[in-house]
Amino acid sequence: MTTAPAAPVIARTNGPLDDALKQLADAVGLLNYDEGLHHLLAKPRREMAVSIPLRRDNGTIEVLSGYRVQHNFSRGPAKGGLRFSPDVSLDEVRALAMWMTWKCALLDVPYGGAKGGVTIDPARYSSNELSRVTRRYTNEILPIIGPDVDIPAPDIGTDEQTMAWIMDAYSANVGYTVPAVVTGKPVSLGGSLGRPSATSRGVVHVALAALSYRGIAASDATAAVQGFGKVGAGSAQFLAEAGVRVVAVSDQYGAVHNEFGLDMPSLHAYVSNTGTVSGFAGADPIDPNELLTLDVDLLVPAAVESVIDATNAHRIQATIVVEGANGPTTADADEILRERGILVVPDILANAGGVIVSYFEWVQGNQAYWWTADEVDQRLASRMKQGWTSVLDMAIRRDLTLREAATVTAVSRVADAHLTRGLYP
Ligand SMILES: NC(=O)c1ccc[n+]([C@@H]2O[C@H](COP(=O)([O-])OP(=O)(O)OC[C@H]3O[C@@H](n4cnc5c(N)ncnc54)[C@H](O)[C@@H]3O)[C@@H](O)[C@H]2O)c1
Ligand SMILES: N[C@@H](CCC(=O)O)C(=O)O
Repeated sequence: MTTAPAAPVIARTNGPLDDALKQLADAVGLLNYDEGLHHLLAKPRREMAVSIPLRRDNGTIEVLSGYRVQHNFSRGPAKGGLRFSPDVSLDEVRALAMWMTWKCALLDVPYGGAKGGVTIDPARYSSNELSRVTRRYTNEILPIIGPDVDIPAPDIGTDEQTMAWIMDAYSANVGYTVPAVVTGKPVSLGGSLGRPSATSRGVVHVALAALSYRGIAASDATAAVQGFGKVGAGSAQFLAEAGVRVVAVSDQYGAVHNEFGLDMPSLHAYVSNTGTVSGFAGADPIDPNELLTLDVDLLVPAAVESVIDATNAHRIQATIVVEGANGPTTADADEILRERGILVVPDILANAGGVIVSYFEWVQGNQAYWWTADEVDQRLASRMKQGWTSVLDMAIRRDLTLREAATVTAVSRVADAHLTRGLYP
């Protein structure tokens, strides 16, 4: 009798999904889980792919592709951002949804994980067009979202305004106003103070903890930040406020460098006037790829996935990499950085500040009292420091990387929830 070869747990692709599946496989190996449980954790629970017809302002019609993937909801409603980017694909959204599941479990936020995306370059569309795209996308995914089902939030290319449009479209459909269907809303619609800066503040809390762990005083440290959007710009600003010398920042259009430290207030003024960091006065333009390999203590990739890969990981000079973005380090690069002794603070810990304050927003919507910005920041700081300490303790105790410790912790919590609830017999 011949034995059929074991089926792969889930088909491998190239790109972020491959990296996410490799991280899960490593955790499953460390946890000694069987193949069935591995399958259960690897497969998204629900996926939706939709077409979004758009009449452009000039009268022409385009049909865009959109997705919502709910990787897991064993610990609570699915939760995760909505991305507008030309690079969005179903596989990318699957990877991002899986990372959301681990992130919420690691920080003990009572949600599962989800992500949405529309394949669109928002810079090429008017605000009216983006409103129509968002409302149509919301109508299409309406059957699978809701305040206790799946709660979108901002991600690349989306913001508070996008969340307001989703809330409006959802509410118009159900016939009453439902603020809790999204987080990251404007404060005027029930958003939380401190949500816009939460991810970057969280990045900086763990970055400062990692510097201290490596015996580097913030006032002696240098940093480079890739990406100058909602996460990157705040990270650069809060690092500078903590005394770190931020010597380089970049966006998709270019990068700037000043070995004596960039002047953050001027940089902000420059960015808000032009929308790009290129050509910032008082700093020299550099090749954006060079930013990743600068001789700095701290590197914060805060843009897109897979920017640190096998081609440049050997040249990274930073002592510490703090992953502001989701999935910026490929699995191959992760191994190279580990061998080279570079401390990588993984995305599911480093950038969890956003979803932590999203949870605060969701909870505050149901109570009469709204926390002040200081109260939000303090609660966030305490959650992030607790997350850092528990991941570091486990990594030391079990001789794991921070990513392995974080993923093992998260995966075991999700598996426990699955098994405690019980499988359908
Ligand atoms: N917004 C949040 O609450 C949040 C929370 C956790 C994680 N994240 C993750 O952080 C990352 C950034 O998200 P964001 O919300 O800041 O998006 P954003 O759209 O506000 O900004 C993205 C920035 O990245 C830049 N960029 C894009 N491609 C680049 C490249 N190849 N090189 C350099 N810069 C590039 C853009 O120019 C822009 O400055 C994403 O991985 C996102 O998933 C976001
Ligand atoms: N998009 C963010 C925020 C998700 C949320 O607040 O739900 C992330 O990747 O964590």
